[in-house]
Amino acid sequence: MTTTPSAPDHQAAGGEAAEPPRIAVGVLGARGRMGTEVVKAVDAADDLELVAMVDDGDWLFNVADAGAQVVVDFTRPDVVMDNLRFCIDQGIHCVVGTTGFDEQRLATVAQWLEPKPDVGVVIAPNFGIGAVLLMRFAQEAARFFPSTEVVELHHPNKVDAPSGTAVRTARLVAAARRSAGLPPAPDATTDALPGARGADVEGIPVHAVRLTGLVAHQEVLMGAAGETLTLRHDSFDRASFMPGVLLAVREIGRRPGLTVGIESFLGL
Ligand SMILES: NC(=O)C1=CN([C@@H]2O[C@H](COP(=O)(O)OP(=O)(O)OC[C@H]3O[C@@H](n4cnc5c(N)ncnc54)[C@H](OP(=O)(O)O)[C@@H]3O)[C@@H](O)[C@H]2O)C=CC1
Ligand SMILES: O=C(O)C1=N[C@H](C(=O)O)C[C@H](O)C1
Repeated sequence: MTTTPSAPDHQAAGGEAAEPPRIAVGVLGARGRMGTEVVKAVDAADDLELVAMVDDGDWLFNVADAGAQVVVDFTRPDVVMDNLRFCIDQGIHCVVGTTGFDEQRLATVAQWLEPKPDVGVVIAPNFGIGAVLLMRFAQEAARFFPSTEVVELHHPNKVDAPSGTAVRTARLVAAARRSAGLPPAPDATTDALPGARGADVEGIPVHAVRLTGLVAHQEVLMGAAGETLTLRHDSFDRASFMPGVLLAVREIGRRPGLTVGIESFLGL
């Protein structure tokens, strides 16, 4: 793989304006479902240069040796923290789509960033623009409905449940309900098989479906007297995540510190 991007050169010989230097990008989890798509998207972008592809068993140092300025991580919840620690120590900006980040993990990453004030890390449970908007709409609508439940539906190869997106959606909805002073949602269930009412995320039931043929889908169901509101988002193809990933790759060098979600990159 090629190495460090060329040094800035604003004026080429002969007075013609030179192209701005390309951002050197390394991909972690490069042979996975998302990593494969990211590699294609970075390769196709004129302003980005793919300098390293690392997967399970490869040497993580490759990204530093190759001069990566930004690393994109779509690996696994059990390895992503080690990857982040290494990249932050190396002064490499990180765009992270891997799931599994709770408050404790986020606090740890923020702590690692303290001695590296120029380094940016964005951790986004979902890079799909539609999914980000669904989360925002759910947050806005939550205070008007006594009941809210989340249903996420994914391909059967997904290792974590519920999805990172569903957990974040539920937390945002729960926070909006708390701010509005809503009581717990009505639910008379006293007798249930384990799991029948889903996972409890801050009082919001979250149900996970795994089905051959699906990619990534989510519904937020809200109910009030005599009406329901259903918000639904579907990622039919992993290409749906790429505009958000590329936006984050281009932005993260200007966003030192820890950012959660790409909402602020989208002006939301
Ligand atoms: N934020 C978002 O928008 C999205 C997030 N995701 C999340 O991204 C993550 C990856 O999803 P997906 O691509 O479907 O999963 P895959 O299992 O297809 O890809 C993960 C890849 O990472 C590899 N890997 C494992 N350990 C390491 C390591 N230490 N260093 C480098 N690579 C490693 C895996 O290898 P091996 O198979 O050998 O373990 C695999 O090739 C999940 O957490 C998923 O939830 C997914 C889609 C969108
Ligand atoms: O594993 C997946 O596929 C996805 N993971 C993310 C999540 O857990 O929210 C994002 C999207 O749902 C696809």
